[in-house]
Amino acid sequence: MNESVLLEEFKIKDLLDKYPYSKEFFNINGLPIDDVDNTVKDYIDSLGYVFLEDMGLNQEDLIKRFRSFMCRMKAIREEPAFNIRDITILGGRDKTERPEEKDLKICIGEIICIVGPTGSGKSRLLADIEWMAQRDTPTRRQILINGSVPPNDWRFSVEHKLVAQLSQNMNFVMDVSVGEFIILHAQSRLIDNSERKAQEIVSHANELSGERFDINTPLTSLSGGQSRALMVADTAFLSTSPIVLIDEIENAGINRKKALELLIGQNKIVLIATHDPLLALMGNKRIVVKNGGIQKVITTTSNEKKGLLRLTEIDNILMKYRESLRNGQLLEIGDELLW
Ligand SMILES: Nc1ncnc2c1ncn2[C@@H]1O[C@H](COP(=O)(O)OP(=O)(O)OP(=O)(O)O)[C@@H](O)[C@H]1O
Repeated sequence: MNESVLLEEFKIKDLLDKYPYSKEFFNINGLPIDDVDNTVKDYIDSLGYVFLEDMGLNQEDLIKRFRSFMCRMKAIREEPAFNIRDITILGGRDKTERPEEKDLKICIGEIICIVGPTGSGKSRLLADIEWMAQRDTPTRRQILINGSVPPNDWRFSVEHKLVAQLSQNMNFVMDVSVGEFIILHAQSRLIDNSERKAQEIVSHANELSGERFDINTPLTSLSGGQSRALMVADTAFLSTSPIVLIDEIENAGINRKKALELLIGQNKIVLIATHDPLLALMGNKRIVVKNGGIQKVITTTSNEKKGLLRLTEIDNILMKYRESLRNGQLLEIGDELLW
């Protein structure tokens, strides 16, 4: 960043205007901004000796820190997008060393369900994908990204985190509001307009959960379902991980169909471990795992897709009754159940 040589000469208000993320420099270092008409350099020069000594710095060090912060931020913003079109799972071996017969390619936008008995290797399969296994895990599978072996440093890079996980039990322990939490996340992703993003995410989350909450709701007072809804919306709109892994969303008490639609709409690969026929049939394919190996891959048939329509109708009826129950109403048993 050649410009960084001069950045400290910027008035703080111009700096914040041009590089909104620069606000983080002041926040992280506990530097209150009183006069935005000051230049950064004048501001730093005006800091008292004792104040700087507490930070173990002098003015010159702080300017250096400022420059290096701005350089790093610019570099992160300019990093090429983590552009994944597809992943390929090259077969390994099951627990009895039998080779897996099929390689499997999964494209962006696909929903893949993973089914199989307890202990059959569902988590192992997901872990292989998450860590981009290169024949170096117990299954000896290999994962290709866009048809090629991924660069080695991707496997351990935070920015290139392949998988965002939505686990079954989510409890927040941070003492902040919903809005503050999303804004923190948005700022860590260097997204401008983080306040607007927070509003957008809360509004999507409210479409998934029953009782509404807003950006001022304390994070710790969200119910399990509300937390899950918030994490789905946050993952859909803020996470850069191209693969989302969902563990049994059917138990979350949220509108699971809408939740999936939200995630798919963001051009991600969604892998979902489920026992729910409705979700399983929403997937394009389901991977059947047995004895540590991929036993088969079933492409959802047109007959199953037709069945999905009827299943969705039945599910809507159940949802309607569930809403009535939640709202303390009598269940108006309609004709649809009286046959
Ligand atoms: N191909 C394999 N070769 C050797 N070990 C394997 C293989 N696949 C899975 N395992 C091991 O088997 C154990 C059970 O697998 P895993 O935890 O993935 O099962 P799961 O289907 O997720 O079970 P659950 O439904 O109970 O969560 C793990 O220790 C895993 O590392």
